[in-house]
Amino acid sequence: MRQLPTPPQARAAPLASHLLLACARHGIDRVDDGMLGLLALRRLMSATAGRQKRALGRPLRDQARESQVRLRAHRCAQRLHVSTETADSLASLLFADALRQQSLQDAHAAARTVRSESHPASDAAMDRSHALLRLIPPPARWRPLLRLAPTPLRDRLVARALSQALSPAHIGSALDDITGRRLGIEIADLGQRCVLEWRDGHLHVVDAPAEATVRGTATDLLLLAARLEDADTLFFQRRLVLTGDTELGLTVRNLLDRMPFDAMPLALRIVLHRGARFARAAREAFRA
Ligand SMILES: O=C(O)C(=O)C[C@]1(C(=O)O)C=C[C@@H](O)C=C1
Repeated sequence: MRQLPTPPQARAAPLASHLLLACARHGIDRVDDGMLGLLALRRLMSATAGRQKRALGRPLRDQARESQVRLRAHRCAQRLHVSTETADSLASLLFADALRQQSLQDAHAAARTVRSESHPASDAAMDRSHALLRLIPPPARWRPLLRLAPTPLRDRLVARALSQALSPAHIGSALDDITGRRLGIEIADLGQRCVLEWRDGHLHVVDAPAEATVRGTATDLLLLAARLEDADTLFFQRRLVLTGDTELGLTVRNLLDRMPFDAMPLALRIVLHRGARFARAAREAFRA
């Protein structure tokens, strides 16, 4: 069969289609990330529901509640023009996931009961906190939710926390040597980054390229800020990575090292310490 010549608009169409397909897929990926973030939140809540049902002596499966959830899902699906069968399948998937998670909790609780007969009470308490910590999703899973937070709000919060921690009243003129220099902080697992500049005796979050950047996970950066890990160990173990102007990075590290931790307000030190220890315990429990 002889091929007909391709009209010009048909030749232009594939490029537009390729672009639109790529854009649509990019959007789909973002939405999928968001849905998984929401699933992680739902699991936290269904874990609580599971524990309370156990405490009340109720069975894990609650068909009356499932019917209510399905009904709500149907109504919501109709409003959003999503097929009710799809909403129904999604509900079944969510119940199955919640029940699987709750049965696992049950199995752990049973194992603890057996062990507590031969172990001291402190072991049981440790097991319990370990199991709870395991339910906390690691920072990377919070990433899609954090992306929903507007950047100006995040920058304002970062700037306020840092100016509390590093106000001239507490640190004197220690950072004056790096006035006007820009240091980037990248929290790899949360997908967050910001550029800081020391100016007029305060730290500012600026919208400009960084001269040097320190990259690490949320937990490691928190451990560093709380002085529960030192920068040398973290750099040596490649848990912190410095890029760009290494000299600036090392100057900042030395300045922060020399700054006494108790120069920070007490409340902030307590929050940092507790937060860092909690994040480290959650990371260890999750890896175990
Ligand atoms: O509400 C509860 O009791 C839950 O455990 C949550 C949930 C759900 O995923 O929505 C899970 C299992 C039950 O059968 C009913 C509902």
